[in-house]
Amino acid sequence: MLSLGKLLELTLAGREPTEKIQLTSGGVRLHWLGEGALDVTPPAADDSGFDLLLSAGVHGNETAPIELLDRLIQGIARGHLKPRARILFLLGNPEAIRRGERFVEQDINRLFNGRHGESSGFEAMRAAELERYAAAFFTKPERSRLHYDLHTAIRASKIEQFALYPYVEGRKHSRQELARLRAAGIDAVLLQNKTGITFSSYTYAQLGAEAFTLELGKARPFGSNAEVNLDRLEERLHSLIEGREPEFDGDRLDGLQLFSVAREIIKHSESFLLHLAPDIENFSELPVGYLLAEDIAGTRWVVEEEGARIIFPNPKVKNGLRAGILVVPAEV
Ligand SMILES: O=C(O)CCC(=O)N[C@@H](CCC(=O)O)C(=O)O
Ligand SMILES: [Zn+2]
Repeated sequence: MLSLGKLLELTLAGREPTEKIQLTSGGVRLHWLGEGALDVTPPAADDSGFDLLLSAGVHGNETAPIELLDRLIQGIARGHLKPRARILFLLGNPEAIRRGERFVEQDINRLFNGRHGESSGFEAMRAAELERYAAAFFTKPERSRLHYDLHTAIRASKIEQFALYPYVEGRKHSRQELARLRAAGIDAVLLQNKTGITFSSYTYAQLGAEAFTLELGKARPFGSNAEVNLDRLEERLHSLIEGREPEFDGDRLDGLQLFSVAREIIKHSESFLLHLAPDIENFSELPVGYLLAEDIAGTRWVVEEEGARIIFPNPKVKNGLRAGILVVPAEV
């Protein structure tokens, strides 16, 4: 296998490849751009006009998606997978991946869309670098642009695989993309209603890509991901990469559950108290009237919405950040 096919191995060892550019026997060009960043270009005659950004490891302990990208990259480097799409592979936070931790100093996925400029430290610099890689990749006009930022969650979930769809004022969420996600095995999509500070929010808002954060199961260490079934997503990615995606009907969402954000629970102080069991699952329902959280100065978060469910409850986030999202059923 070409040595650039070992992007994960190089990244885990903190090593640079000797040759930065390699060609597969099928004429596919692999270009190592920097730590955890690999650009893949098909031969011009094969190019399908599709630009696909696949990122994982934005949180260093979310290993199943990193292993998935590793399989794709190795498949391309061995010539088993024959790309007709341009692809940018990004391993988001190499130092956190090496340590097996969500982040080292601060959560990179809260540093996009301008936030890194208000911060310092290597994670802020890495967020800026990830933005530069993505911006340089998505420069070619009249091509399809898609970004999947792959994650796994801290806790188990009543809905195993789901996506978060970013928001920009005046831009419609695409039913075609929802149908594509359904075909990739995604069970639910959370439609955001304000522009966020995550990586997918950046590529959606600033680079005009269709972009999603994909939550694919529970976070576990490398080699312990047997319970995370990525078969349908992996098959769909193969077909996108090879330019042979089966037709799908954007009007048929085929049981895909849709939610919208009712409220983000923001932690304001160290007095923040979240009244949920530590092992509560994502998408657990909460009854109207339930006292969800309390914070400084008598702030109380009481559930008012029928059919509300909680995702990503986390009282340990830094002050000013999201400590959970209340979601409600939605339609498009
Ligand atoms: O399990 C959790 O509490 C967090 C899982 C996770 O990392 N989720 C992403 C979602 C990003 C988005 O809102 O698009 C995150 O929190 O960064
Ligand atoms: Zn994550």
